[in-house]
Amino acid sequence: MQQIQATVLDQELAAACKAVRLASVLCQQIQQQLQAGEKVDKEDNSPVTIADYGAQAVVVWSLQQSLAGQPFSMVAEEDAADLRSESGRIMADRITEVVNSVITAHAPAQPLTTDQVLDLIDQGASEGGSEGRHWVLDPIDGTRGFVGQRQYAVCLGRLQQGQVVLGVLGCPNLPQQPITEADGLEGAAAKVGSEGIGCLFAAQRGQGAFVGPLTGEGLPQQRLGLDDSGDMSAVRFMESYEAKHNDFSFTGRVAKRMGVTQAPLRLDSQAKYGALARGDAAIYIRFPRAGYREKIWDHCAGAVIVQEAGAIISDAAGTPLDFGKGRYLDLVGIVAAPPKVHAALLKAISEVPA
Ligand SMILES: Nc1ncnc2c1ncn2[C@@H]1O[C@H](COP(=O)(O)O)[C@@H](OP(=O)(O)O)[C@H]1O
Ligand SMILES: [Mg+2]
Ligand SMILES: [Mg+2]
Ligand SMILES: [Mg+2]
Repeated sequence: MQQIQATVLDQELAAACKAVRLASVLCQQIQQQLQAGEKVDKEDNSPVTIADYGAQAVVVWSLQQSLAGQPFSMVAEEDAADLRSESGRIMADRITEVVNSVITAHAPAQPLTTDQVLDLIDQGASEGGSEGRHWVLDPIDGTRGFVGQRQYAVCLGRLQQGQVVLGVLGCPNLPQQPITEADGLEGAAAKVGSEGIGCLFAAQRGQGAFVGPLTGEGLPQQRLGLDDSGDMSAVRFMESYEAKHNDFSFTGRVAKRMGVTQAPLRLDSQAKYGALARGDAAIYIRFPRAGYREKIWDHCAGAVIVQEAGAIISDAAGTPLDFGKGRYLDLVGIVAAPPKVHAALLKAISEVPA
């Protein structure tokens, strides 16, 4: 039984890596057009939304090609409702164009019709939950980073009975070399399309976390393992680039309380989880404004990757994240770090007034 389970997960991990790579190609193409100033009308057919929708269609298409005949359930960020309206038609056709340009160039495939592309996007409408098996997709996490030529990630996870059993992160703008303090506060921004940029992270529960170049084929090969010395002088906080997504004043006070002297690293998207898994910074911290509801697709893939690299991820009270409650996480704060640092972080959070 265990043998069969391992085989299914191996197949799914390979399929997930392939799907994330293909969607990343679509995102890179559109981000480069944005960089060249080839934006289409924002109100009407915004290229950002085109990339989000297009990446979702490509991931679903690719998974269904690789795992043909298997039951398919996915919780994904986007849906095609707006694209099905009269005013969404132009955008739907643009999305179909970009999806076809990627799947016909990089995978041997017949072009899809617009209706087929919209149906692919709507395959992400599952509610997830604690039963059964569900894919969890954020086709572009960090849309603001994507538009701003900074970091973003294609994030694909897999839930089984409410547990994350595998995760893959495509980070097209993340340098393959660690981001150091010398890279500055926002580390490694705006290096779109350069040499040595683009990482694929993948993890399977109980089997470790791996990283490799985003280009190429197959599974990433370099195993990740975090140092847990607990040396606070070497610790760096990592948080959102967007001030709206995180309370920098609170996290600054927590850092001070811990005796952290290094400036924080501020990156968009789950690229932060990848960077944490390889030790660029020891702490991921996120405290959105009260009332903000975290979505499972913003953390699912990243969570298993950092755990398999040796970190602990929890809410502000130390409770593990529960991905089996549907589309939302419903918690206060998210923190991830190697065990000793994580314990010191929870203590500092409990001691610093909100
Ligand atoms: N006010 C808010 N507080 C916290 N997170 C927010 C937010 N508004 C949007 N987000 C989420 O933050 C994600 C980006 O994460 P990060 O802050 O780590 O870059 C967004 O994902 P999308 O870009 O996929 O919509 C979105 O889901
Ligand atoms: Mg997101
Ligand atoms: Mg998104
Ligand atoms: Mg979004």
